[in-house]
Amino acid sequence: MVEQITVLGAGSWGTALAIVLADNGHNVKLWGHRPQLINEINETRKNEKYLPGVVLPEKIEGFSDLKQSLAGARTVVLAVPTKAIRGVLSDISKVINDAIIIVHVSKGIEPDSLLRISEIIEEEMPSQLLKDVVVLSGPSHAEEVSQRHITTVTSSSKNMAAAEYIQDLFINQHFRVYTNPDIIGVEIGGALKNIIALAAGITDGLGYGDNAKAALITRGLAEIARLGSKMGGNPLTFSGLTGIGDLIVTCTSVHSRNWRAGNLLGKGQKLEEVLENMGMVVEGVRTTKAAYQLARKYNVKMPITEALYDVLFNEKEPKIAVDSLMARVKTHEMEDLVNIMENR
Ligand SMILES: NC(=O)C1=CN([C@@H]2O[C@H](COP(=O)(O)OP(=O)(O)OC[C@H]3O[C@@H](n4cnc5c(N)ncnc54)[C@H](O)[C@@H]3O)[C@@H](O)[C@H]2O)C=CC1
Ligand SMILES: O=C(CO)COP(=O)(O)O
Repeated sequence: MVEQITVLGAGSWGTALAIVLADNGHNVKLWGHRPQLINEINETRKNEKYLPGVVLPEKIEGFSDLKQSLAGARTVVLAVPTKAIRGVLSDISKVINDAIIIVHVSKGIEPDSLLRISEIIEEEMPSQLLKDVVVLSGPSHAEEVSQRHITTVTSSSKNMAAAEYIQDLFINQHFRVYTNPDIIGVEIGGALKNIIALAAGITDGLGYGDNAKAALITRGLAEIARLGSKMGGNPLTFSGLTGIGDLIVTCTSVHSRNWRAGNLLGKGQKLEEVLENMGMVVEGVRTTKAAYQLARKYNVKMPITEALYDVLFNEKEPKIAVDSLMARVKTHEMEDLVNIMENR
């Protein structure tokens, strides 16, 4: 069935997902807060800053007026950086009258509140305006999705009927969507992989090789699974698309902004300089702060996260941070994870 869907956020990911939905025959209203970008989208059928060279299907219509973009919407895809989510939700609730399904596609955790994005949505939206919350996550760089390269993601919700509804809206021959009821594991895996991608960028920037990257991916997965399981996620989710799948793509792809930011840090640039030059969101920086706080709250060992926290926020030299990781007390590979799984 053809639906009318509103996508909020005209950056790389919102635009790429708008293309998937338009390819599936849906009418897509794409909202962005910068009128100049929206004019460019409507007039040239392009979004050159975020997806250079990609031609947007006619079924995508750009809006810079939030109320107009949401008129008649039943399903709303929220594709703005984690930092912007509360503000956008507050604006949505002022201009809609009927309950909507919110599909969020952002990968982060809020520092201090330590809330996952679905929890922020439930907190911020009046309950009579919120039908369901679904998260769509997985190994999926916008640059490849917008060129219709094969991609797989996971749709998750407390309400499996809603997750399946979103699966049906997005799935096509090159964009395959699975479902998973474990929203905690899906959100934690998607957010925390950015921390490990920053670290992988740093070791690449320092000139370490593939062994170091494989170590970061697997030991990174161990700490994500330790924390995620303690927070109530299913340990199996971390071996799925939103866990190891997204870790692999983000730690190894040149498209990853987190990997690229880490790479520049490893090469000696300062954090402020890196973020200024990036021009796109690097979610892993704020998520490192949140994960560092979560590790303390849940009493979970997260040595890579802690080492990265020192590099980002305590001006520790990346090389010294790597050296101190390697000099840690010797340990059993599966120790903590086995305990956590046995205590579930
Ligand atoms: N780019 C990708 O390949 C993927 C990104 N994501 C996630 O999607 C989320 C959005 O990322 P991208 O689109 O990649 O970022 P981006 O940096 O490409 O675009 C972000 C967009 O949000 C807009 N924005 C910033 N602050 C805003 C505010 N206060 N109100 C409204 N709009 C605002 C920016 O103007 C920009 O258009 C992030 O959480 C990211 O982790 C998830 C999967 C893939
Ligand atoms: O989440 C992503 C791919 O799955 C995008 O990662 P980056 O934000 O590092 O580009």
